[in-house]
Amino acid sequence: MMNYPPGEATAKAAPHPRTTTDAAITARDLTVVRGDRTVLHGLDFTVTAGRITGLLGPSGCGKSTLMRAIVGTQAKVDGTLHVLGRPAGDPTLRSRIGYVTQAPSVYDDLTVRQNLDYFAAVLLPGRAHREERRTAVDRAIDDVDLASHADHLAGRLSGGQRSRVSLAVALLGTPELLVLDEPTVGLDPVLRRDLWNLFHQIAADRGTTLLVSSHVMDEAERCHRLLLMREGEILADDTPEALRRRNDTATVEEAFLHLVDAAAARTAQAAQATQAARAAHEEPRP
Ligand SMILES: Nc1ncnc2c1ncn2[C@@H]1O[C@H](COP(=O)(O)OP(=O)(O)OP(=O)(O)O)[C@@H](O)[C@H]1O
Repeated sequence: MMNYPPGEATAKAAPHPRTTTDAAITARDLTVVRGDRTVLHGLDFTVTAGRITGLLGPSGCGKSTLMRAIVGTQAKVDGTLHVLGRPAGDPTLRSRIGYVTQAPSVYDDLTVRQNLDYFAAVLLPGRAHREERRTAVDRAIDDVDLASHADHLAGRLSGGQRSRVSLAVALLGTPELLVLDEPTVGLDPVLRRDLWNLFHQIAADRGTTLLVSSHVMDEAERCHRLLLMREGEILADDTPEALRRRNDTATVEEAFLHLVDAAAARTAQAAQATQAARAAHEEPRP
């Protein structure tokens, strides 16, 4: 993975067999309750097939919850949520989606290759698939640039390397949709750049749809499209370029702050109007 030319993949659009108007994910009035709180409030959005969509917003805004709803592991989901043409959580989607959570899900007492062999055996069981498994494992290890660590115990790897083992596991089944929850957290700038180049390579070469969450705004510029979130709501669903243009800002981060201020002003205005209406209602008649 580390040999991709920096910058190039981020600059060009991914050629894709499907039209770019295809939706891999469609949400209408999507609401999620966790505990006694509504965490996602009636979201409407689409995620375009074959492209990289960044899910960006501050910590606690609901990114992981939204991803869990999409992969079908979240309870108390209301509204419409379609993923790859099926309702979210449909059993037929299991093999079509790769999901990497924030906590790397690897076995520390197995080597990198043994981890991948294990998950490959679950995906492609039986002797008949032995060669296919070997090829898939080799490719996944290569994709995440861990060939030199293939025989190292996962428990002895750095945080970033363990995250890459998780990503390799998700890549094993050649999923149509990759859902990656903050995959670059804790990585140094070089690894972050290389990982983003890998994401672009995967979208371009395999036509995979990627939904990648982050709270680092500079990563927004690396995405084809963005969903900007705040406090369980989608503030914007657009391309980075359109967001900058529409808000007349130089960066997506400034556009995001502009949208946050506008949303806060609307909320304050609505609260004032409610207060005024209440005061008028309570005013004693002469
Ligand atoms: N098990 C839970 N029960 C109740 N509320 C929860 C639970 N897990 C998360 N929450 C709340 O749901 C909200 C959204 O959390 P979520 O993890 O989706 O945010 P996030 O944007 O992914 O944050 P981060 O970037 O820090 O991972 C937060 O306010 C959080 O406190």
